[in-house]
Amino acid sequence: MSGRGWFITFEGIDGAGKSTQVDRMCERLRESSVRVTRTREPGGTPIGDRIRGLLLDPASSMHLVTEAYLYAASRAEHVRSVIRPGLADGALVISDRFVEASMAYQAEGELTVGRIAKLNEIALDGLEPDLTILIDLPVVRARERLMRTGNAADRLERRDDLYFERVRGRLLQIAAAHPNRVFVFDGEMDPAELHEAIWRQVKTRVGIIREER
Ligand SMILES: Nc1ncnc2c1ncn2[C@@H]1O[C@H](COP(=O)(O)OP(=O)(O)OP(=O)(O)O)[C@@H](O)[C@H]1O
Ligand SMILES: Cc1cn([C@H]2C[C@H](O)[C@@H](COP(=O)(O)O)O2)c(=O)[nH]c1=O
Repeated sequence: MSGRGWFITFEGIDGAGKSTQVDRMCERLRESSVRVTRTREPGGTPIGDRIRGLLLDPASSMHLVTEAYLYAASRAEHVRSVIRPGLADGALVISDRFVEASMAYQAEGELTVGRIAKLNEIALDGLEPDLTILIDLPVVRARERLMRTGNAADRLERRDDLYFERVRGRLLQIAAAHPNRVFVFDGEMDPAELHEAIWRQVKTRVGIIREER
């Protein structure tokens, strides 16, 4: 369990609709006078943003192991300089992606999910989200959405559909392994309806955590 605040993460393949839902959730919470710290991975800190630049630049060429360590390095800084201080201050910290993204995206080839978990142990320093919202969407639908934005694809988004099918599958496996913490939502829902469904889950979970503390 985190400090006095709550730590909520959003996960999903690229284009699933995470940022849209993080925006709505932060707005709703602020309207309800909840103090919110919004952040993201990779990034969320000055050094993390520089690492993000390296990771997403299509011109960067690196080994998968190097990539896994760079995500973990960004996370190490993020946990210590943003998330833990925010939680200690009683804020509700919302991160657009966290360690489950590494378990899903970096667990390829010699890097098993177990090895990615081990590699992230020191970065995480025992921190686990109180609640993870997984927005699930078929790869083809997510691709269509990203194409419609007209933005150039970053280094990760240039990977093929088979890679994203594996990432999606691993995210769903993570959810199945943590049924009390990770909740799956249908990314094909209308954004407003999806927000209402996630909002209900956040209220329930925060209520349960309050009783447990
Ligand atoms: N529920 C939805 N239905 C239809 N379109 C959506 C929905 N949610 C988001 N979109 C649109 O899909 C695109 C991608 O959404 P968004 O940026 O929220 O996804 P994301 O998961 O954060 O993507 P990335 O991982 O690449 O940052 C945007 O153009 C957004 O307006
Ligand atoms: C935290 C994290 C992220 N990724 C990937 C997932 C996305 O392709 C990019 C981040 O871009 P976004 O626009 O912020 O979604 O990075 C990853 O592979 N591993 C991770 O741990």
